[in-house]
Amino acid sequence: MSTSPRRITPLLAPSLLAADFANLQAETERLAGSAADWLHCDIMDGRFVPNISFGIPVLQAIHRHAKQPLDVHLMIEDPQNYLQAVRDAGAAGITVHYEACPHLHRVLQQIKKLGCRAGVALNPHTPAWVLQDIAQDVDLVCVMSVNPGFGGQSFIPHTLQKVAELKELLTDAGSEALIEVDGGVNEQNLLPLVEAGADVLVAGSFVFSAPDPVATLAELRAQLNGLFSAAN
Ligand SMILES: O=C(CO)[C@@H](O)[C@H](O)COP(=O)(O)O
Repeated sequence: MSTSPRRITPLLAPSLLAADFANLQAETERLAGSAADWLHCDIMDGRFVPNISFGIPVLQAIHRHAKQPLDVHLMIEDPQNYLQAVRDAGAAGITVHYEACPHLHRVLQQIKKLGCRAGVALNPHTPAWVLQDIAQDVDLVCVMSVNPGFGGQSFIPHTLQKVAELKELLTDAGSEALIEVDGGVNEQNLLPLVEAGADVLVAGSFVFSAPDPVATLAELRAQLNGLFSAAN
């Protein structure tokens, strides 16, 4: 088993899926000075996942008020048809699903050509090893720690092991891809996930259902800083 030093302080990416959709400008603006590094935006089509969230016009609107880069997670079929529009709406990173892309290599190249960080997401039942032959071509792997489609679900414990396996696979392949964990992330599982290899933590309901989301993000950041400074 290979090990590699942690490359970055882990990033926090609150998921706007759990924000108040009737007040997205205010929700986005109040995160401006917060500990959020990226804003995670979930686009769902009601086909790849059994839910519909929002699409390109809402993404554009979020982008107009956002101070942080938009990390866009496409839970849609045929994502290749929407990459240009998603980039033009303000995405800094675009993540597509492994399960939705029979031509994943091509799609990742298309995302990079648009100047975006190219990510691939794995559903909970999809093993890490499927990325063996594409590890060099991906900038980020999003490990779904809930079944995609809904916020507020419980973290699937097996994900922790998958993050560790993925970390080993990427390290062995010489890949610099970030590992993102998405779903059910909270103050209990944050540090174990980082210790297993997570670089980006997406948290929706834990942040937005808190009385003060900005303070909650600051608490998560303090936890991460504590772990990181203890390790260095
Ligand atoms: O992609 C998804 C759900 O499909 C996630 O981004 C969730 O929105 C995370 O929310 P919580 O599980 O933290 O509520």
